[in-house]
Amino acid sequence: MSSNANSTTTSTRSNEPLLSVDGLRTFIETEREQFPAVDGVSFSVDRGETVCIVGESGSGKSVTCESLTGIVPQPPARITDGQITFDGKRIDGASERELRSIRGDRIAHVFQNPQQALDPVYTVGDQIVEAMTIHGQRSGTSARERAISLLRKVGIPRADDRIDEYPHEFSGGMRQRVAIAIALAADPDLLVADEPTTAVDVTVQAKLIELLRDLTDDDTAILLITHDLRVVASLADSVVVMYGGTIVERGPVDTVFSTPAHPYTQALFDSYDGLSRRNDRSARGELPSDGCRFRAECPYAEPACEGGDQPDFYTLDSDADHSVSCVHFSPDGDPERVLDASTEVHSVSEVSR
Ligand SMILES: Nc1ncnc2c1ncn2[C@@H]1O[C@H](COP(=O)(O)OP(=O)(O)OP(=O)(O)O)[C@@H](O)[C@H]1O
Ligand code: NI
Repeated sequence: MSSNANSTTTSTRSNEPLLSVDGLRTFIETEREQFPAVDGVSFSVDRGETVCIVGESGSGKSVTCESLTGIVPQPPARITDGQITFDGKRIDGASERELRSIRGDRIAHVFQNPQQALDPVYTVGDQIVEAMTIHGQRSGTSARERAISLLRKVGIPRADDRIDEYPHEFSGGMRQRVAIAIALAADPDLLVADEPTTAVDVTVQAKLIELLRDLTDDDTAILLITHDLRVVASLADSVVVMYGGTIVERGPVDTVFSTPAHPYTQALFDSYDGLSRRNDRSARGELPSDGCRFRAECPYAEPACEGGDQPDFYTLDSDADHSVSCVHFSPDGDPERVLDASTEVHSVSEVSR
């Protein structure tokens, strides 16, 4: 974890994305219901890139991220389709043993609740050293020194004392910092963080975001689930917008914020407090299960939005990396109809402060 690393050097290693996900489908099967919580999701994360996933509750963000390294509980989940390529190697269908070695070593997870990553009976130092040594890194005094420097890096004051304390001796925000330090201990290529700031109060949230922002200057790529569009604006390079188990729009943060194209993204940005926290509906079969999942709420819905797979992705003229799954953006569609109606223009700086 060289803090002064020049992040441009890694990109020369390979032009391939670090992670690419193609057609991921994960069913949830319980006694009561069976539905694809993730229904054909494709996106990629470049080396050192920060990608944020946004979308209302139940849209499949967590199941997507937990399917990558198989930590989604199976059952009730069942991953049925999709190619997941990490650092040039297919990892879908990998054995539990292979996945375990990828987790924490190459792809580390940080959860909403830091308790999930912490063991109450070991000191935080032991846990950080354990995370380093499992992955064949140093041992002995150099490991302890590195653990202290990791605690410093995540902003724990008096790290050389606190390294010998137990998780319960830390406040909620500090515990999440420790969890992040453990995740970073193996020097992962990708940090997957599922709403890591939600369980702490607002001032602590701001500090954790600052921490993540420092980390995004590093070579570590970050895949971050958040409900907070200000966090997206301040951290993300790219945004993935999910609705009803599908991705409806994805692209560089600037163009998605300045020209939200999918009617759902527009609605999300226009009243994001209300909409993004809306109750989980996908499990209750309230959304269409074919075509465009948003059509029942979409002011521009037409018969072409129904049936079959979700609409194809079309790129926007202004930015070839910005694509939207909406029939109105097809060559025969009339995208102006949708874009003109987006009266408010969202600039990244406007939302971020
Ligand atoms: N273990 C489980 N058992 C039953 N249903 C589940 C389970 N995990 C996820 N689901 C369902 O799968 C769907 C997608 O859930 P997921 O947790 O991925 O949503 P999310 O976008 O992360 O939502 P939130 O923003 O609330 O975290 C939801 O309908 C959810 O109820
Ligand atoms: Ni979630």
